[in-house]
Amino acid sequence: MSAPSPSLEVQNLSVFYGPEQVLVDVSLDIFPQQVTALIGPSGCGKSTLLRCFNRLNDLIRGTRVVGNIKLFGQDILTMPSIEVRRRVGMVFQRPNPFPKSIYENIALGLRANGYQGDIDGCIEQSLTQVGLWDEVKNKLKQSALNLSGGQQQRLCLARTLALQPEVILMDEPCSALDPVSTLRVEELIDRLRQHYTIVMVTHNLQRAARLADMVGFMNVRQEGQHRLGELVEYAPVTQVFINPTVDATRAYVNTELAIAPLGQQN
Ligand SMILES: Nc1ncnc2c1ncn2[C@@H]1O[C@H](COP(=O)(O)OP(=O)(O)OP(=O)(O)O)[C@@H](O)[C@H]1O
Repeated sequence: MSAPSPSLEVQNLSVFYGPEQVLVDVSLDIFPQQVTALIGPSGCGKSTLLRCFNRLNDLIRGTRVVGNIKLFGQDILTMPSIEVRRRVGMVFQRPNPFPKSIYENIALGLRANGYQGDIDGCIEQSLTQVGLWDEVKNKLKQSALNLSGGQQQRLCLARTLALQPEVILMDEPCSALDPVSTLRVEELIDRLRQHYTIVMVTHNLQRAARLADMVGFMNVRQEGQHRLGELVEYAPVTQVFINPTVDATRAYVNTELAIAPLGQQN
């Protein structure tokens, strides 16, 4: 059986904030129906890399991205950014619903993208997908800000799913949530993998071990005054956690797990 085509092909990607280079020569292929987790110490460029996948770095003045990123074979660096952001959705660390009704949180994005179908039906479907429909169906006109943090995060995911993305990016999606909400969002991610490509940044190695198919370990290389982020090892989850091929990966994983052993992280 031939391997599936990658959803995202990243080749020789470097990122600069003004004169400072923060990512060096990152290459990796990310596959559909998989969760890919990016791990590594603070400041190694995980969020920067994630933001390249939906061109959010374009919004940061002075950012320069060099290299190639293809989304199902199409160059995303030359695609209209609105198309990239519809096809590659993103969920952030802190739930960020609009200060509007639950209904409008989803309807706004649909209208902005010229959706011509049944908006009510689409809202019901996406809220059902995230397990929120029964909880909110009688208060769709109420402010999304009245929902709990975990409900807000699922609403943000529903808002993303309503646009039928091909790839979903998640930057620490559970770190601001309580343990019960975390479990619900993790179960949701596990289910969503069947239909989407999911790329997730996490500091929580247990979360990566529970959810990821592939893991990318990123690290910082100090060169004089400069701190350069690089992708050190990219491999199936069991290899990264049990038998990494690079010493730096082993050192990071062992240190993190010594601080918070598997089974004791939330
Ligand atoms: N908007 C920005 N302008 C300038 N430098 C930035 C900007 N955003 C990030 N950086 C720098 O780029 C480097 C990588 O940051 P990034 O947030 O991508 O790392 P990270 O691995 O996601 O970190 P963390 O795990 O702490 O969230 C850091 O040195 C950071 O200070």
